[in-house]
Amino acid sequence: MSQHKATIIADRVVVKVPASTANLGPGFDSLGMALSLFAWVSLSPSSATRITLHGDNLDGVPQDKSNLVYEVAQAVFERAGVSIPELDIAIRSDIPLTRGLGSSAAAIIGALVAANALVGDPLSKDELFQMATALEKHPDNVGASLFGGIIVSAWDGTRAEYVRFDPPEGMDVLAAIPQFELSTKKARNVLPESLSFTDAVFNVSHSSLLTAALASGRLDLLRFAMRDRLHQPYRAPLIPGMETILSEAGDHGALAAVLSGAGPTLLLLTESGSESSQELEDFVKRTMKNEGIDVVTSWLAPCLHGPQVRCLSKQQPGFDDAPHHIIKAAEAEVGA
Ligand SMILES: Nc1ncnc2c1ncn2[C@@H]1O[C@H](COP(=O)(O)OP(=O)(O)O)[C@@H](O)[C@H]1O
Ligand SMILES: N[C@@H](CCOP(=O)(O)O)C(=O)O
Repeated sequence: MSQHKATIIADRVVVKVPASTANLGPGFDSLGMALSLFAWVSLSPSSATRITLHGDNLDGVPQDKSNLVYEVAQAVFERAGVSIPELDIAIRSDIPLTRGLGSSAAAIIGALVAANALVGDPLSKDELFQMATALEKHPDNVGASLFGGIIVSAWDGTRAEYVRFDPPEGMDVLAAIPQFELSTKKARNVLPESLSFTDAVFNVSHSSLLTAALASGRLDLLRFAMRDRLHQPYRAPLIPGMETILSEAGDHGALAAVLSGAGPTLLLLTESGSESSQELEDFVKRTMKNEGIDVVTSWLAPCLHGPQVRCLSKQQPGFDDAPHHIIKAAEAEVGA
């Protein structure tokens, strides 16, 4: 922890955090990318804890002190040596929960960054990354939400290291989000305890090739390099239509198709402005419909930046607004 004393420096802090997609196929628990889909977390010191949830995605999220955002914020205060036991928390998430788009990682990063900013940023970004990895266990998700762009990470159970780079230009992402929940825990429970040496070599080589292809803009290699034998084959039975979509998306204009995180969302990467984007979307919807699965499709882009932070005093206009409105107003001010 840096040496300056932690003290409350704002009446309210609002943070906007990008979603993430983990694994990118063969890079299990290692490769991640931030996406242009967001969650917002707001924290204010208060006389009694109150948790307000905005939007349609947070049904069932606890509104007492067992809330993830409250718990993570307290972990920051404890480490910083300050006491703020009661918090007014507001959360909005456009990231659907338990769909493989890193909603829990975004909530953890939002809480870490907001709590740290509220007490004058005593913890370094690396300390936040280490805390987030220890909490979420997936440095690829939390790294992408914290740093934006593409993250290559490794965690040995004690320390996580990462390298971040910008995603290749000219890549769009079609997210096919099945309308059922699949918890990460359930999708990890179907994984085998051991793998053959051949499959291990397959994944190491494909993950390395994929990293180099993404770093050097070789979009033509994505379809080959994004193949995986470590988790996708075992998870496919949980997601009707996945096998067909992964094997045939290339014939409908996709550069490549992968399971996003632990699923059930599938990501189809395309060249920006591709003429076959409508055909691809129709193919995904048709395939899922044939399996009796409702799916929502959404065109996203890689997100280049990590959290945006806004510190407010009670006197500022809009102080009581919902968190997404506060950041939207700040973005409008700077013309973002
Ligand atoms: N904004 C939030 N506030 C509190 N808890 C959250 C929030 N977002 C996600 N979570 C928690 O994370 C869980 C989803 O995590 P997980 O199963 O790993 O799926 P995902 O792929 O969406 O990260 C939710 O069921 C909820 O308990
Ligand atoms: N590497 C993890 C990623 C889980 O990501 P999520 O977005 O589904 O929570 C895994 O594949 O289990």
